[in-house]
Amino acid sequence: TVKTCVLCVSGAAMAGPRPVVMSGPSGAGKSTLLKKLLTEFEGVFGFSVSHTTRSPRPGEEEGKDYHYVSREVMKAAIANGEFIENAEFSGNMYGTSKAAVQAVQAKNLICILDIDMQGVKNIKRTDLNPIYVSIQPPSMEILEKRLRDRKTESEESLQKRLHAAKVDMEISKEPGLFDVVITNDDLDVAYGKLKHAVLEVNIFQCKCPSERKAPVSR
Ligand SMILES: Nc1ncnc2c1ncn2[C@@H]1O[C@H](COP(=O)(O)OP(=O)(O)OP(=O)(O)O)[C@@H](O)[C@H]1O
Ligand SMILES: Nc1nc2c(ncn2[C@@H]2O[C@H](COP(=O)(O)O)[C@@H](O)[C@H]2O)c(=O)[nH]1
Repeated sequence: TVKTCVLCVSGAAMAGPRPVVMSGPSGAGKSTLLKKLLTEFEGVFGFSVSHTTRSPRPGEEEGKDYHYVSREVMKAAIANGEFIENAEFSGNMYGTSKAAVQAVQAKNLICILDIDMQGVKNIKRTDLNPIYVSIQPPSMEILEKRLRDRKTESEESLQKRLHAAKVDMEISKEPGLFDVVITNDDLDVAYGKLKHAVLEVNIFQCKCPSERKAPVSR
């Protein structure tokens, strides 16, 4: 049972709840973990739907997983100032539009972004003020196995992602870059750590008046 503050969940007691940035190597388990969070805390967290120039994978949906656009459309939108951040990753463009974050915040939900390391560095230059969570694999070998078993990448894309993962795993050790670094070995253990990190910042540390801070169970 998780005790949550009604006011924080509504966003009424704070200047605004802190968004959550999740980053880490491709295949580390970011989507798996954030889907669990979005399901358990439906009505609390909302996903920032990024734009990408890569093709949809089987089962992915336009507007839910990504907005799938051409390189031309994406470049024009970036030039038009529509993006908070954007990056090139494994041969494709990715980016967080202002509209994607605003759509989540307009529903009074805590915004979750799933972005790569370049995105993390770029978001740090904005006033978004999120909590930064790095999801790391237990080892390169396990990461490669998970990516291969996912069967979503060509050999070329897989090699690019593994190369980027090595860089990511080194940079994520930089002190102060992330608020929390979670090794995703056992999924339930990793999820417990993620949940604690994001709830602690947004709910347990609530400064709202105590008489209105009635805990509710979810
Ligand atoms: N703790 C875990 N144990 C075993 N398999 C896992 C675990 N976490 C995730 N997986 C599996 O590993 C694969 C990669 O996970 P996922 O797609 O969530 O990674 P990701 O970090 O979101 O990758 P990307 O950045 O490419 O979107 C998936 O097939 C997923 O089911
Ligand atoms: N900088 C950004 N990175 C993003 C964004 N959306 C996703 N990503 C990252 O891209 C890789 C690959 O994703 P995949 O879905 O093709 O496997 C992964 O690390 C994501 O975190 C974004 O808007 N900006």
